[in-house]
Amino acid sequence: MHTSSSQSTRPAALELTGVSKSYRSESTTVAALRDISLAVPAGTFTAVMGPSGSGKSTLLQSAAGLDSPDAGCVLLGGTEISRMRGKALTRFRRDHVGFVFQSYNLLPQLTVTDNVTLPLLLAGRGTDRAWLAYLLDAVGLDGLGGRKPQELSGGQQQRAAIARALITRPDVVFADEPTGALDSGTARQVLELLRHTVTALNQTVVMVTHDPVAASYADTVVFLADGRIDGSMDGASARDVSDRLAYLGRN
Ligand SMILES: Nc1ncnc2c1ncn2[C@@H]1O[C@H](COP(=O)(O)OP(=O)(O)OP(=O)(O)O)[C@@H](O)[C@H]1O
Repeated sequence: MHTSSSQSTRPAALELTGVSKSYRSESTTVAALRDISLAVPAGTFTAVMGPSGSGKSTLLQSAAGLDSPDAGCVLLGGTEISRMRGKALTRFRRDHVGFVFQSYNLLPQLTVTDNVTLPLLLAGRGTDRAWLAYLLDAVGLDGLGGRKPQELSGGQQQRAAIARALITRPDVVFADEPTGALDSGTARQVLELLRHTVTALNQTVVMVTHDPVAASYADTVVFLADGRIDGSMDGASARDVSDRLAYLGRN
């Protein structure tokens, strides 16, 4: 992720320009994002880190078209989504965005295969059987497509959720604390899988995390403090990230 797309030779899969978002109630206004500009090159893995309340979830929601910014522009796969609303936005998200959540969000009554192909069904698209088989194999669930989610371990459920996020070949996969519910060994497998989707499949991944070890799997770590970008690091180790977090917002 860069603060200007011109810094990258790859096209930006995601570009935010001057994005601001506030939450207003009768008595207060909270500025969750303040004039955020950044570009995520296609085929890269970006982690977003920052203290609680720094705006990570709001950034993810605005970038993924789950929420509308008050000001600024969001381009996803070259399409401006910040002005899209309603059905057009829902349709765009289905075709162009993949999501991975901490809680997997698999439907318990559906098999792994049916969960993974659900985004295609919702989008009215047919299933590319070869791509489905490739993905199930790539996420280590070959032969388990007929199981229900409760018949899988937490790590296997998260890997099914990653296959579901990839099935539509989205422009960007957004992952919100994808390893938050997993033990460290299982978390490592899931992070290696996300890394693999970037390196081998040229997928673009943007991940919000509190965990410096998780962030160290990313190409770039972007730091947020008080709704603003407070620098970024490329190729950072978990130690680098921890050290940087300790000084966040003090510059
Ligand atoms: N729906 C909302 N209504 C009012 N304020 C909100 C709402 N959602 C977020 N906020 C506020 O906006 C700011 C940014 O919140 P956000 O959830 O984006 O932070 P975060 O970095 O993801 O935090 P955490 O790490 O705790 O999940 C915080 O001050 C938060 O209290």
